[in-house]
Amino acid sequence: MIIAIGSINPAKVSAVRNVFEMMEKAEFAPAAVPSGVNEQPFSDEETITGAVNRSKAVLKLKNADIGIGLEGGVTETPHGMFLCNWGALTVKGGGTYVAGGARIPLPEEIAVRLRGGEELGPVMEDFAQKENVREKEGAVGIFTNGLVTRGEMFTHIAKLLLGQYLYHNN
Ligand SMILES: O=P(O)(O)OP(=O)(O)OP(=O)(O)OC[C@H]1O[C@@H](n2cnc3c(O)ncnc32)[C@H](O)[C@@H]1O
Ligand SMILES: [Mg+2]
Repeated sequence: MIIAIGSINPAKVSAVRNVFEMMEKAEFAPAAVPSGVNEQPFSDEETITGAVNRSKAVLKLKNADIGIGLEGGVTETPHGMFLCNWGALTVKGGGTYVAGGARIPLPEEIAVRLRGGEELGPVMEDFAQKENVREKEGAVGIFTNGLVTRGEMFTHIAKLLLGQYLYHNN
C-alpha cells in the first residue's frame, strides 16, 4: 500500500510514518506539492482547503493508494489569533477524511506581524532566535515550553485520519 505524503517537512513526514506504519506493507512516498492556498493560510477554511488539495495532489503524483495532506495556518477568534492545523486523507477512487489539531493562542506581538503580511515560519525563527523552528518543535512547541511539539500535534492529526479511514473501510 503506497501512502503518499504531501510535504517533505520532517515534522510532518515522521508523524505520518510513525502512525501509518501499522498498515500492512506500508510504503511511504513524500513529495512537496502545491497547497493551492496562501503560504500563510488565515482561516480554518483556507487551512482545510490546503490540506485537502495537498492530499489529492500527492495521491495523483505518486499514483498512491492513500494521499495525506497536512497544513498549518492561523485563525482569528474573539480571544486572539490561534494556531490551527488540519489534515486530510484521500483514498484512491474514494472519499476524503479531514481532522483538526490542537490549537493555542499566539502572543499579540506575533499576531501583529502576521496581520502585516509576514509568515509564521520566519517570524518564529526571529522570535525564538532559533533556525528551522517549523521543522522542529514548531510554534506550538515554543509556546508550550516543549510539552507539545509540532510533530506530536501532527501525530495526533495522523491518528485521527487513520482512525477514520479504518472505521469507514473495514
Ligand atoms: O513544507 P511544508 O509542508 O509547506 O511545511 P511548512 O512548515 O511550510 O508548514 P505549512 O505550509 O503547513 O504552514 C503554513 C505556514 O505556517 C508556518 N507554520 C505553521 N505552523 C508553524 C509552526 O508550528 N512553527 C513555525 N511555523 C509554522 C509555516 O512556516 C508556513 O509559513
Ligand atoms: Mg509551507
